[in-house]
Amino acid sequence: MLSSPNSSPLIDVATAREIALSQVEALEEVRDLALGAALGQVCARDIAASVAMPFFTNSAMDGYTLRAEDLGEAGGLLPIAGTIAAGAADPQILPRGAALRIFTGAPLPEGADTVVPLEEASEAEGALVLTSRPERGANVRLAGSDQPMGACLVARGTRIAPQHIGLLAANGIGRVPVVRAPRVVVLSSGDELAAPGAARGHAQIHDANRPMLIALAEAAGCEVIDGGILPDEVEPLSRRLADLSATADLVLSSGGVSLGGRDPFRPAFVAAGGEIAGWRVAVKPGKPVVFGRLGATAFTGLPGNPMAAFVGFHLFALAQIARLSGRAPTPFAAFKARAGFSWRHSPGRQEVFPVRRLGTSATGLPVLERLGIGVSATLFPLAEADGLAVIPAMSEGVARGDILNWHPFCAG
Ligand SMILES: Nc1nc2c(c(=O)[nH]1)N[C@H]1C(S)=C(S)[C@@H](COP(=O)(O)OP(=O)(O)OC[C@H]3O[C@@H](n4cnc5c(N)ncnc54)[C@H](O)[C@@H]3O)O[C@H]1N2
Ligand code: MOO
Repeated sequence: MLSSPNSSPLIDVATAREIALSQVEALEEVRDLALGAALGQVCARDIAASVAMPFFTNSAMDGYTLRAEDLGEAGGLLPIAGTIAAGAADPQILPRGAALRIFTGAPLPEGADTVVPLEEASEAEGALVLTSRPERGANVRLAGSDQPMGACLVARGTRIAPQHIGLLAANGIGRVPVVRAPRVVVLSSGDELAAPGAARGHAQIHDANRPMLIALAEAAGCEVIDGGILPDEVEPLSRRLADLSATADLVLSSGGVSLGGRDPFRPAFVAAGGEIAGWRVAVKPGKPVVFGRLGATAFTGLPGNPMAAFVGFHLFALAQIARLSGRAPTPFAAFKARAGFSWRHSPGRQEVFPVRRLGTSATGLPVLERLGIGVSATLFPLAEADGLAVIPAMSEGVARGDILNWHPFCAG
């Protein structure tokens, strides 16, 4: 731990993540959802294939199907005995010494073992003319060759993505057991805050954090309840926090967690009966973040500076949401990249900053441009970023070409 004057020591980021995680437990409630509603939800049980795939042996190409051994006998010319389309109702039989026209996905007729694509064949006087001799078994998708019966299609704890929906649909599965989505309340605290377009006078600003945190929590698969804007006063805030503990798994607030006399989050939380488990982390931005629990509800008080709220969400709230929904929390900034910039850094706090990928280094690593100048009160540079990068707490700086830990937004 590092010490800081006039306040408690700073908690290192790894310990703070552990504290954040220890405020939540995996939800046990399971919901049975229609496949189309399951996107982004977390699979509650391993889903096993009740069939092998493909269901039946079929053609991988539009072309002609034949028996490879017939080619030798017929000297490469086979009479065409008919056509099989995808979805053909009745099973067909390939007559000896003949070929059938076949379309991609159509069932191979009994006796056939090979498909020749259209590009490698032509028809002359009702017979098939081949430009080369096909390999036996070419362009045939054998029953069961993609996926064995009993295979795990989607494992418990997987966040359901479009490809899982496709695979489950292909297997004829129309409903999925999912962990109930974590219920997250998002609220803002601050007398200066106003709804979009409503900021008046010289000292009001628009509430940016609440819409942003709501969007982040929804993108992470949560059911989000908008907790509104609360004044910077201990008593109403305390009453509201106490009420919320009965309705949510996690309360995410922003603002009012720092040191000033009008930073009411901690006193309000304690007055509501909450227990503070950790406050102030060695990270920039995001230092005054506070973790606690009130009844069965976890409370994560993010700082008011919007960039600090955004970083705090990625470092701590995302991990809490993952644990609530029964997933292993993904490590933050687990990817390597090279700095396309140089920067002096004051040792003390791990620094997280917006970056944009410029290209690829000679060794194949992404090269990152740093955006902004480390001001946590603005989201302007972040909106151009495609990820966040990290400088370790005790680093004295970064030179062009140094390796950095990187968190592309596509990683979650
Ligand atoms: N004496 C000290 N002052 C401050 C310290 C410190 O250690 N000692 N820490 C600074 C750091 S670092 C941060 S981060 C901020 C965080 O403070 P709070 O969480 O108490 O946040 P507020 O004071 O309420 O607001 C800070 C800043 O952010 C704006 N804000 C707040 N909520 C929103 C919102 N929903 N949307 C947009 N902007 C918001 C607010 O207007 C302030 O400008 O404290 C430093 N001070
Ligand atoms: O931690 Mo504060 O977030 O530097 O601005």
